[in-house]
This record gives sequence, C-alpha cells and structure tokens, in this order.
Amino acid sequence: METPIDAPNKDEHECPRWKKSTVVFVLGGPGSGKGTQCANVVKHFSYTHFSAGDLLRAEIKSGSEFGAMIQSMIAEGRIVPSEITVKLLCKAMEESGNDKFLIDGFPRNEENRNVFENVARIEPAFVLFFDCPEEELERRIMSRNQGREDDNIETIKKRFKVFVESTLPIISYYESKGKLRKINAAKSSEEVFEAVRVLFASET
Ligand SMILES: Nc1ncnc2c1ncn2[C@@H]1O[C@H](COP(=O)(O)OP(=O)(O)O)[C@@H](O)[C@H]1O
Ligand SMILES: Nc1ccn([C@@H]2O[C@H](COP(=O)(O)OP(=O)(O)O)[C@@H](O)[C@H]2O)c(=O)n1
Ligand SMILES: [Mg+2]
Repeated sequence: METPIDAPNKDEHECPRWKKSTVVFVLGGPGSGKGTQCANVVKHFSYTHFSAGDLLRAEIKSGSEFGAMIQSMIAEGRIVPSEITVKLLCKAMEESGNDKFLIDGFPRNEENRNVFENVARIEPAFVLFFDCPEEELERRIMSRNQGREDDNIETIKKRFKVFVESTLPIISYYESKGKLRKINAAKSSEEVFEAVRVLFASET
C-alpha cells in the first residue's frame, strides 16, 4: 500500500529542485484524447507523462485519508482541492528522475494553476489544447469502457459544464500569454498525432 499523502502544508510540499524542468500542460475537454496522445508522445520524445486524473484515482485506491473525498468529487465531476493534486504531481515528478513532463488534465481551474505556480514554481514551456466538439467528446467517453464511474451521461454533462466554466478561462489565459498550441482533435487518432508530432519536433 502506498503511503497516504499528508495534510496539505505549503512549506512541506514545495518542490524547488524541479525549477529547471520542462513542463507541458495538456488540456482539452473530457474524452478529447489527452491520455491517448500523451501515450504517443512518450514513445517518440523523452517526456514522462502524468495524468492528474490517474494520480487521483491511484490515491483513492491507495487507502489515502482523502480517498473518500476525492472519490465523491470525481463522481460528481468536480475539481479536487488543488493542494492534493499538486502534491501528487510533485511527488510523481520527484520520483520519476526525469526533467521533462507532460501533465495531462491539469490545470483545470484557476486554483490549480495558482497552487502549481506557487508550489512547483514552474511555468509551462507551452500548453497543448485538444479542441473537439462536445457531441464527439460524448461519443468517445460513452464508448471508452474503462470502468470509470464518472463516464456516465449524467456526470459527463457536469464535466462539460466544469470544462466550459473553469478550464476554458485557463486556456484563454495561456493563449493571451502566447503559450497555447491548439490542435484540432476531431480527427482520427493518427491524424491528431501527426499534428502533435510536428509540434513537439519544432518546440523541443
Ligand atoms: N482521435 C480519436 N478519435 C476517436 N476516438 C479517440 C481518439 N482519441 C482517443 N479516442 C478514444 O476516445 C476515448 C477518450 O480518449 P482519452 O485519451 O481517454 O481522452 P481524455 O484523456 O482526453 O479523456 C478513448 O476510448 C480513446 O480510445
Ligand atoms: N486537475 C484535475 C484533474 C482531474 N480531476 C478530477 O478527475 C476527474 C477525471 O479527470 P481525467 O483527467 O482523468 O478525465 P478525462 O478528461 O481524461 O476524461 C475530473 O472530472 C475531476 O473530478 C481533478 O479534480 N483535478
Ligand atoms: Mg484522460
């Protein structure tokens, strides 16, 4: 069993040693292909991939004191308190030994962004945004078959609402800083990866 994470404490979970790491945030609506494309990127480029959602689901399974709270927030499509998610990301980065990271599904709101900036003190090199219409996202999630309890139509609608209200402003923020790299994700997985590959080849 993994050691449960400690109660949030700003000083304790600072991770200054990654100040020089390269971080790419990967955003997009639920089902836009973030996980799929990150798995492709790590095969061709020397990045380590972390999905914030996967880390949270692993935290539930580990028997963490926050497990029940995280589980109920995910079931409702709500965003888990940032101290928890950032601490998991920092721990994962520390343990990886790499210094190039794809962080998928993060930051999902302003609080995620602020806490990461204050704790990890890393600005992303750039931010990938997988743009895809809602009808296609819904189709993909409904046929994902990973046994996720948030992949049902009722929770999907809530996740779409959270995406529009909380994550789109983050995407606009990075666009205004010239950091956004928007990819049309409404194509085949192979076509999307070709655009992603060209981008990584030119950016890194
Ligand atoms: N370009 C694509 N076209 C069709 N289906 C896709 C595409 N990319 C991913 N998928 C499928 O859609 C579902 C959601 O993809 P996933 O990578 O889990 O997205 P996300 O991490 O953004 O939620 C998965 O079942 C995946 O196999
Ligand atoms: N930064 C994050 C990422 C995910 N999550 C939670 O985890 C759920 C699933 O996230 P995910 O990234 O695995 O989902 P997909 O976009 O891959 O479908 C979200 O709906 C949130 O409840 C979070 O609270 N904060
Ligand atoms: Mg995912």
